[in-house]
Amino acid sequence: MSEHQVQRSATDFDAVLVVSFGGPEKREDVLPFLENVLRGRNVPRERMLEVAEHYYHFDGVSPINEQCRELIEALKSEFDSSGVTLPIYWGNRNWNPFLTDTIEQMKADGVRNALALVLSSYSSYSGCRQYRENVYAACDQIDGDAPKFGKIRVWYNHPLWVQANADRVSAALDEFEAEARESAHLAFTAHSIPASMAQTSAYEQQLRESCRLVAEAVGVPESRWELVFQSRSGRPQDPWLEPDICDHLRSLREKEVAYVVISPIGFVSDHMEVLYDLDDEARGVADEIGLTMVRAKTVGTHPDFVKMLRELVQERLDRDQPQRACGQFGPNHDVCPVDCCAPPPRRRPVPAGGN
Ligand SMILES: CC1=C(CCC(=O)O)c2cc3nc(cc4[nH]c(cc5[nH]c(cc1n2)c(C)c5CCC(=O)O)c(CCC(=O)O)c4C)C(CCC(=O)O)=C3C
Ligand SMILES: [Fe+2]
Repeated sequence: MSEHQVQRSATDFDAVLVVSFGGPEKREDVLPFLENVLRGRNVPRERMLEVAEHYYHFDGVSPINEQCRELIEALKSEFDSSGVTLPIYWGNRNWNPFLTDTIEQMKADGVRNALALVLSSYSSYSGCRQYRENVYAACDQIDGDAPKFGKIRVWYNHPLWVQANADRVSAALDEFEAEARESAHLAFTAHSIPASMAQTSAYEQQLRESCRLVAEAVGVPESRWELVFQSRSGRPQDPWLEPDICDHLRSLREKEVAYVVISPIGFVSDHMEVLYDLDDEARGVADEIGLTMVRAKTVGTHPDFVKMLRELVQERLDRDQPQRACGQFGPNHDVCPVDCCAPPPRRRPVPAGGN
């Protein structure tokens, strides 16, 4: 039997750990939060100070933590009404509640074998491996035996993910008159990542598949949707995934497109990257060039999304539960292979003659 099958049949999980990015909830926390995010990363300080302004614009409060609390409440009710009895914990990579504190608490409560539910729908170093590293780093700090962790698979092609997003996009398209709706373009956005990071994961391929499935579900033909990127960070000389949403809006306008729906399919809630980079920046560009733009909501606590998360937990508790997936790729792995979402190679200047 392969390792994969062995892990697939494990059903003795005793808790769920929701794992998220985290965000500041007051002004004084903005810079320490950003320092956590960017520690050891190749991102210039000017970029950090610029992003700090995005947070100050909202008085230093990122909505992401509140959105996590709401999702966890919804998931608890969903568990209750479907007989799932596992307790739900919550820990973040970059801000309170930190993974280290939560895992400490889990250990104190006697948790031995938990399922990490990472709130990231696609595979990439940032969205998969880095979270696994964070969980294991937190476990390393525990005295004695830390709980063990499995990870919920990425759900980019789960029928309920597609349905929940299709529902959000339909609601956005419905804001247009019938005629506008027929000619409107649909721009899906995801967080840009360095091209070197994109090469070590299926990020782009999975995103494209999600977009294709959602577009199909809402009846937008291939000629009228595109996958584009937002929130580029890093150094200007390093290649990141493109095109950027703002450049894309300009090129749509050049092609005489008048209506666009932006669907941030790369994210699960309307957090800071959505509120600032789309509702402020991209909207500014759309207004300036005379493009009518509606921003579709992210799934948030959409009932189909919550139901999907419950199904993804159940399929790990009971090996007879089907693993649902639609489109061309099938369900993603439950257990990441060793090279899954490898960190991008670090390119540092080396002295002549060195290696
Ligand atoms: C793939 C991906 C996701 C989706 C998967 C997932 O959800 O994890 C994501 C989500 C998020 N990204 C977020 C915020 C930030 N991301 C940054 C920087 C970066 N993101 C990256 C990638 C991703 N990011 C990368 C490659 C960097 C460069 C630095 C590095 O190599 O790590 C920076 C630093 C400043 C900047 O340069 O923009 C901030 C503040 C927030 C929270 C918003 C809030 O507070 O409400 C969320 C949910
Ligand atoms: Fe990010």
